Amino acid sequence: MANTSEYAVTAVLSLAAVAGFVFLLRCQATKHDPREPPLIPQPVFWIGHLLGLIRKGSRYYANVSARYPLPIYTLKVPRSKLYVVNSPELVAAVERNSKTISFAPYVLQFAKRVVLPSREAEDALSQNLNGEAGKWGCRIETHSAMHEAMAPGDGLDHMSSTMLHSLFGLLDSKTASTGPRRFNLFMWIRHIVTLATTNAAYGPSNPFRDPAMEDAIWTLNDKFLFIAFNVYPQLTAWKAHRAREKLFRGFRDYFAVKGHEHGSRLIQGRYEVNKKYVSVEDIGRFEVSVSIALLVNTAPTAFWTITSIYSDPLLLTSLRDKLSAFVSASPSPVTPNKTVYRLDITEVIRGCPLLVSLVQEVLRMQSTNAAGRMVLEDTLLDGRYLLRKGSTVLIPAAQLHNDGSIWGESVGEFKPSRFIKQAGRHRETRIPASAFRAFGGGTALCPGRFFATTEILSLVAMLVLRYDIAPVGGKWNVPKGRSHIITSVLSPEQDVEVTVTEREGYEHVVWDFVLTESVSRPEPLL
Ligand code: HEM
Repeated sequence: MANTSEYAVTAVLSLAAVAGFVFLLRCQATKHDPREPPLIPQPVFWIGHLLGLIRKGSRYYANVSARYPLPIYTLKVPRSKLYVVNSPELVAAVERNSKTISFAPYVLQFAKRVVLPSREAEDALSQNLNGEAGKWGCRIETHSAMHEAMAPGDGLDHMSSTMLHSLFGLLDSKTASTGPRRFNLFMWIRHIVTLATTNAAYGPSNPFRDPAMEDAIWTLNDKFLFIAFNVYPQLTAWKAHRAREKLFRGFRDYFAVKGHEHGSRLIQGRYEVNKKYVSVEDIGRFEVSVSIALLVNTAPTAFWTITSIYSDPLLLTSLRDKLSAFVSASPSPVTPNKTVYRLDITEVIRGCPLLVSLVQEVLRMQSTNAAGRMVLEDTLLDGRYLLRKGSTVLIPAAQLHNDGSIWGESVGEFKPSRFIKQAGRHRETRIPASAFRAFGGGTALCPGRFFATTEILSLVAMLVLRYDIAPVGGKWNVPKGRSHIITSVLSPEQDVEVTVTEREGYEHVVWDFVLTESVSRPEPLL
């Protein structure tokens, strides 16, 4: 019932938005300069592209690009222009111009609509937003603090080790050798990722230990579209609104008891910057955006990786063989007749390219983000294309990831070994790094990429070595992916019910998973 009314409200709002846009369009038509990227004709008078985008989301770019295979093109939408970039060379050119083609305005928009900062906090965030006046200001300093905390080094080592420890505990308690357990796989993975990630980020006072916080973050994620409209959210998006209020309270209490003092360097670093500029109430509100970033892409990526392995017996066997080579066995010092099997995840990341490549291939196939940049000044891109101030640049990952001229004939196939570096590969056949956009790029490149990948690889290694996972009913029906407004990775359309059983022959094993240091993988192994 609530869903129906929320959908109805959204439909009315969408129509009102379209009608408003049409009106504005009549008032202000923008001329197209011949130096701008080629203009794609509207399929329906005035608002065809807008309707296409509303109906198809990021799949619309694939439809247009199939009909107009251009390196860059323009879609006119009311009052603005979208420049859609499809070639790796032009993607690299966009990222080189980050002073005039910038991601930063989106950070401000996101904050205003989603975390509802006070007027003072909004002003603080707006100041020197793009770093034009130097390396100071709430946004610029927070950006550096996050990249610093999540680059390989002590901060990331500590965060990743806590994550590993939590993963181990969660898997153990859920599947202890009491026979098979049944789970909805995506829900199960989402729960494990939520707790392991937030334990690592927030430390012993992790507010997500309260199951209501876990519910709240995923309700906010699921209903994000309604919140993003930000029109009387108490009425039009009440579920998401209530979830968001719960998250605000949870984080306010966390900072009030100084929980961050025992949290990760990521959270401490952000707090140290934010407290110079905004109130503790606002720090709690800003934290909602970080918890979204921490979770919403890792969970589906882990799901696709795990289903791709377990639904392919040859791949599962091959990974088990490769991972076993990294396991060292020794008699248990505490329990007679038991053997300790030790696996260092650092060694796996450094020495098992198949597993690292597999996660990248999952990201290649399942990425759905269309990284957005705002044109702040007229810019001549690559000395060729004029991009007009006030327009939007979009880089649809799926388009680049599915381009046969970049990835070769096998572009449509899922090839786990695709990203393994091939010695002696000719320079001309090498894939440019800017063609892989799972984590975005340039100054907006995702700071969480090393942590997220380590988490997915750790979860996969633990599962593959310890457990059999089988679909209830015996046959794997890997669901299709569906895009979602906030995630960069497709979510499964349906869940898969599975049984999880401890592998036979490992009853006398005590497992020990460690991570000696964090590794800067995966930069694409291309
Ligand atoms: C598989 C997991 C993840 C994927 C696929 C992913 C993907 C992305 C993408 C596509 C972007 C936009 C980049 C651009 O526009 O060029 C981004 C940005 C960002 N990501 Fe991630 N991400 C993941 C995990 C994480 C984690 C664990 C964190 C932890 C903090 C995180 C924090 C961020 C932040 C803060 C930004 C904005 C960067 C900025 O403001 O410059 N992400 N991510």
